[in-house]
Amino acid sequence: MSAEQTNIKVVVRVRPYNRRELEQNQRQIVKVLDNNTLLFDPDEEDDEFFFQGTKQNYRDITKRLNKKISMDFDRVFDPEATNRQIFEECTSPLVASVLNGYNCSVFVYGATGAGKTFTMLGSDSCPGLTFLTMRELFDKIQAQSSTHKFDVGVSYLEVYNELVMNLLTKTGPLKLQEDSNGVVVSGLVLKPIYSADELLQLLAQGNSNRTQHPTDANAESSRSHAIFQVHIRMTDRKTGTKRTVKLSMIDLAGSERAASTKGIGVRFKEGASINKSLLALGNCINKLADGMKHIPYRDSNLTRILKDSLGGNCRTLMVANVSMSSLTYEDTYNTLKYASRAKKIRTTLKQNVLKSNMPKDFYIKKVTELMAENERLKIKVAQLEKASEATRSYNESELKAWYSKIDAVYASVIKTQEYVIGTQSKIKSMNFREKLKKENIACNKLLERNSVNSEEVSELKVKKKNLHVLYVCSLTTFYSNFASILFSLKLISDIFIIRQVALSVSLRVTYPLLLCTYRQ
Ligand SMILES: Nc1ncnc2c1ncn2[C@@H]1O[C@H](COP(=O)(O)OP(=O)(O)OP(=O)(O)O)[C@@H](O)[C@H]1O
Repeated sequence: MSAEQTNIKVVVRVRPYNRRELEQNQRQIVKVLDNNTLLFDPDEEDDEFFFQGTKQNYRDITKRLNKKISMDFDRVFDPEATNRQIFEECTSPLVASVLNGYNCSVFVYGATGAGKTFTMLGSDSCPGLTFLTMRELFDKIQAQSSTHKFDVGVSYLEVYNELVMNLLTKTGPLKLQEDSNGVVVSGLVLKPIYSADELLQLLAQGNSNRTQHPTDANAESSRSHAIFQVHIRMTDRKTGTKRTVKLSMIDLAGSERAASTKGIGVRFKEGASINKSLLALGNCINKLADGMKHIPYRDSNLTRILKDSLGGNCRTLMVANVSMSSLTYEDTYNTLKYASRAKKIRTTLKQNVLKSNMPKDFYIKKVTELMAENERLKIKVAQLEKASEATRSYNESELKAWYSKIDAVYASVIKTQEYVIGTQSKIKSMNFREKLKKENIACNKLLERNSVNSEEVSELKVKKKNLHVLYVCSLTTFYSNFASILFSLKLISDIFIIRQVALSVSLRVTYPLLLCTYRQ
C-alpha cells in the first residue's frame, strides 16, 4: 500500500480578552492579519507620547523594541471565530479521512486559560470540537451502515503527574507497552458504543473525573493531559476487508511556565510534571521538525502516547490557543514558537487495512476455483442462448403453418356453408316450382271439365298466368323468395300485388319481363 507524506496541520486560535485582561487594560500582542498570518508583538499604534510638542517613538527609552514577528500558519482564527467554524474548516475533513482508513489526531496546545478546553469541549450552548467531530463521525457511520459494519469502542485517559489513569472507570495507574502496532495501554478495555449520544455521555462522565484546580489564569484549570480516543473497526460487507482506525482528541494541560501558576507544594509538583511532559513534547517536536532520526518519545508518558500522532501513521491537527493580551506575553510567544516548529513535522500516512489470517494458498485456491466456475458458467450461458434461439425459430415457423392451416379450414367451412345454403335454397325453389307445376296441372284439369262456367274459366286463366309469373320468378334466387311468400299468402290471383312487388325492388330488367309475361 502506498504511503503519503504530509505535514502536521497547525492552526492558531486567538481568544477574546477575558474580564481580568480587560480590567487591567493591557495592550494587544497578537494581531490577526489574514486567514494565514498573524503579527506577534505589533507596534502600539495608539500609544503616542509627545515631548516638548514633538511625537516620540518610545515613551520609555528603557523599554525594549517590539518584536513585530509575522508568522504564517495553515489557518489563523481571530477572536470572533466559533467552535463550529473551526470544526467545519479543520476537523470535519478529518472525519472523512478516518472513514477512509487513516488514523487522525487533534490536539490543543497553549498556556493555562488560553482556551484549550473551550476549543475541545466547549459548553452546552457552544459545543467544542470533540462533540461536533463525534456527531459528524456517527452521522457518517450511520450513512455507510448498509455497505460497512462498524464496531466502535472508546477510551478516555488522563496523564496526570506522569501517571496514566482511565477517566471512564476512574482507575489506574495503567502501564504503557509497546508492540508492533505502537504504544498500547495495558489493561485498557475499550467501551463499546452504538450512538453519538452514548459517546457524548461517556465524554461528560470522563470530564467530571478529570483533575482540575484553579490557577490565576483559569478558575477551572485542567491540570492533566486528556486523551479521548475512538477506535473503529470497519468491515466492508461485500469484500469482507477490515480496517481499524483511531481518532484521538487530545486536550493538553497548560504549557505555561511553572512560575506563572504560582504553585507551591502539590501544585508545584503538578506544574513541574506538566512541564516535564510538555518539555519532552517540545523536544520531540523540535527533533521531528529538524528531521532527526532519534526522537525521544520515551522521555515522558505523554510523548509515548502521542508517538503515533506526532511521528507515526497519522493525519494530525494542532490547535495552538493564545490570548492576545500582553499579560500572557511569554506564554503566547512560546506557544507560537512551538506551533511554528510543529508546522515542519512531516508524518507518513498509510491506509490501515487489517491483514487477514488466511494463508496465501487459500486465496490462490479460491481464485482458481472461481475462475473455473466462471468458465463453466460462460459455457452454460452460451448453450442456453443457442437453445433459446432454436426454440424461438421453431415456434415461429410452426405458428405460421398453424395459422395457414386454420385459415384453410376456415375457408373450407365457409365454402361448405355457402354450398349448404345454396343447396338448401335450390331445393327450396325446386320444391316451390314443383308446387307451382302441380297447381297449374290442377287448373288445367278444372278447365278440361265441362262443369265449369265461363266466369270460373276466366278466373282459372288469370290464376294460370300468375302461376306462370311466379314460376319465372322462382328461376332467380332473389325473386324465388318473394314468389314463394306471395304464393303462401294466396295472393297469386292478384296481379296488382305482383306488379307492386316488382316495382318496389326496382328491378328494371325483371319488371318488363314480368309485365310482358303477364301480357301474354
Ligand atoms: N474563544 C473563546 N471565546 C470565549 N470564551 C473563551 C474562549 N476561549 C476561552 N474562553 C474562556 O476562557 C476561559 C479559560 O478557557 P479554557 O478553560 O478553555 O482554558 P484552558 O486553555 O483549557 O486552560 P487550562 O489549561 O488551565 O485548563 C474559560 O472561561 C473559557 O470559557
